[in-house]
Amino acid sequence: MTVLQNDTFLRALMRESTEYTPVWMMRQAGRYLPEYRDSRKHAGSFLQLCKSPNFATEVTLQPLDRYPLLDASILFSDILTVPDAMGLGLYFEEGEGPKFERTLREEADILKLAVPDMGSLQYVFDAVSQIRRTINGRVPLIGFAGSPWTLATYMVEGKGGTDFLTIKKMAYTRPDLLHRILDITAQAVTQYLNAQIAAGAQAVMVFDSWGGALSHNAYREFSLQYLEKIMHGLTREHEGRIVPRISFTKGGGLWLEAQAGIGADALGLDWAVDIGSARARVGEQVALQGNLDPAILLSTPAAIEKEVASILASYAAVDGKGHGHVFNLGHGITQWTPPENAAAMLAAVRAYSLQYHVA
Ligand SMILES: Cc1c2[nH]c(c1CCC(=O)O)Cc1[nH]c(c(CCC(=O)O)c1C)Cc1[nH]c(c(CCC(=O)O)c1C)Cc1[nH]c(c(C)c1CCC(=O)O)C2
Repeated sequence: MTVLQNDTFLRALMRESTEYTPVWMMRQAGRYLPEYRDSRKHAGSFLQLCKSPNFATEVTLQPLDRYPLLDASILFSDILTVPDAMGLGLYFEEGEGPKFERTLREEADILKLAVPDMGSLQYVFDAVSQIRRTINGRVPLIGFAGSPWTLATYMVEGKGGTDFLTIKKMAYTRPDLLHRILDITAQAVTQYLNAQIAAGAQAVMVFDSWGGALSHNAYREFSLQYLEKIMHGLTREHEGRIVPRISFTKGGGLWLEAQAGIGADALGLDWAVDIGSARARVGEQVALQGNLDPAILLSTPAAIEKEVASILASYAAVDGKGHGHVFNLGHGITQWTPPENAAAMLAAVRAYSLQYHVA
């Protein structure tokens, strides 16, 4: 294996000291980049980009080639590859987001649900290996999966953008059925992430994008418990190095103390929490990743700089130190982001963070 030239991101996730605050952007390969739109046109569709290791590699590398200040790359894929492999039939309708041909609501269907053969996801593992070879040690590669709760919302509701009433009704009337879905999905996600690690993913992130829709008690029962099972089932070391784990519950800022104890090395933060208070609450247990509102990237370089400086200062407020912080957006970059504004954000993170990393 080639030597990793920039391990700033991996060190920050383990709360080790770094020379500056590392940064990457959720959904950094995507529609805001003209080169991505071009590749998607050639591939035919988003799913064909995901299912072809050549295209997935090409697209994963695009933000790295455009922005030399990025400290990590993330596999180009989707969280919904797992329910697709479980036979639900994933498809996308132009402008409408993901949908499934079949939903998982009837007891008989839920009893038939099984952990998919990882061979049906081989295209993902092939993409991971090919991306690692092509990146050639420039920055680490992040592998990822959806949380069982977040995947279940799509499997039960059949699409995104709902109020989660169908799955919540199931949670409150037939918790046994929902637990069965979550349990099988947690096993699938654990195997899926471990196969990504075996193929070369150097850190892994679990996206619990809809955990924040749950009540205080329901979050623990239907999401956090399964995140914890996954964290404990992951391969700890590969290629002689720890593989850090990031858990991100969007909307989970009220529950950081509970999340800090599940075995993750780092927690993702959306933009609703003050990162300095979040740091005080989790203490030495975990690193933090976030928390710029992606909408700020629709504004001006001056406004972006001000907000970046304020997040970095808030993180360092207690002791003047920035270690244990990975700068990121609080959710995915929007397709309307001018690419030069993303560049302004990355430059501001580097410029303003140096002061918090003097020995
Ligand atoms: C909930 C979720 C999904 N997918 C994902 C999540 C969790 C993160 C989050 O909360 O945003 C995860 C995801 N999806 C994608 C990535 C790529 C890696 C990256 O660059 O960060 C990652 C990490 C590509 C994508 N996934 C999708 C796109 C847009 C596809 C296109 O039209 O080209 C990309 C680049 C499609 C997708 N896939 C999903 C949705 C809701 C959508 C539609 C979103 C939209 O239209 O903006 C499901």
